[in-house]
Amino acid sequence: MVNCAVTRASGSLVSSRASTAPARQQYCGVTRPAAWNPAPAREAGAAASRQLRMSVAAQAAGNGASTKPQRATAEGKKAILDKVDCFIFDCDGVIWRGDSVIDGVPETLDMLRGMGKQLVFVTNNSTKSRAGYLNKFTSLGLNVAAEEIYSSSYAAAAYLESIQFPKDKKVYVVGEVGIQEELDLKGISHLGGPADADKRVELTPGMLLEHDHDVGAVVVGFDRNINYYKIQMATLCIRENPGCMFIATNTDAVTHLTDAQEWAGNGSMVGAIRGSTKREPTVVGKPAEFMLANIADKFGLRREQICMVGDRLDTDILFGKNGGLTTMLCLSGVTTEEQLLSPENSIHPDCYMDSLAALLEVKKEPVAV
Ligand SMILES: O=C(CO)[C@H](O)[C@H](O)COP(=O)(O)O
Repeated sequence: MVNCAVTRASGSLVSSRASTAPARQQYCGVTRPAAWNPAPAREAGAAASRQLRMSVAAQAAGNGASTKPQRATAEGKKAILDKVDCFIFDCDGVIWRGDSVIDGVPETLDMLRGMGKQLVFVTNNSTKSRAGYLNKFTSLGLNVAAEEIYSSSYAAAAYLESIQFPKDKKVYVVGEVGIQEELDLKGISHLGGPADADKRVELTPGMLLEHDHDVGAVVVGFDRNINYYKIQMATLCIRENPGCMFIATNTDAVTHLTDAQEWAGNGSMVGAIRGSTKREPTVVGKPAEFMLANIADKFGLRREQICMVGDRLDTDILFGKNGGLTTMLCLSGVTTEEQLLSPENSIHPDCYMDSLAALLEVKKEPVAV
């Protein structure tokens, strides 16, 4: 049985091999590129974040420093717009809910672009590739460029590339077409995914499911057609293939698949494989650091120039806080004001608003940018 020690780094889970079997050490020991090592940046980022949080919260409140999350005031919003050059937006719950654009979002994005802000759209939903999301943005009438989109499907492929996933190994996908499309773009062989959607297991006496011994990683993303065959296949690969990695695009508990209610998220799919393997996954989506390092590098931004806008405390806001970013919570998604302000919640954004459209208020008065 595979034996990986797990260490938590910057909100992400990174597996480090503690196996006694030398053959298993070939590629399960995750070697992170220097730029990706979050430790020094995290310490500096945390200090900057603390300082920034105090100043922005004080501005947002219009009074002295406060530890309680503050509803953003006009003054607070202006202070953030003055300070920040790049906004990273979560998608589901901030830009759209299901397939409906949230009121006022197009106008707010136009306003921010007009101010010269860099906009980046980050989603933990792995069902689509970046190209798939570009189509979604376009079909919703939102003018977004391909290079402004980061999906957790892309993060999974980029992560495997970053650790030099061996060319002769394959990925077993529990997930949808988004992960497959991104793996294809990186030239990484894969199996599973939609092709296994209709597979059924007949548990007749002596039944044994054969699995592919060349699978070196199992990637688990949101999968509306998850079934027992896929769970068993992922389990066999992780438990029986030496060094096989377990990668999760995200572990979100719930998601807004429809406007009407919250639906079980990828956390439920990851949980099934975690349960059968007793292994912790390497998480590549929010709140892991991987995408943030990539975005900051790509646009040449310092973290204090970036504001993370999200609707979820344990992914979006934690992602921003771990990374030393300014953080803004929108109540247009999964988090209610009551949950945010509850004494049980310890993840506090710098400020919060009903929705992104609340930023339009700054249009009423000229803002120096
Ligand atoms: O994949 C998911 C389902 O588990 C996510 O919960 C969800 O869709 C997250 O999207 P976003 O990061 O845009 O809020």
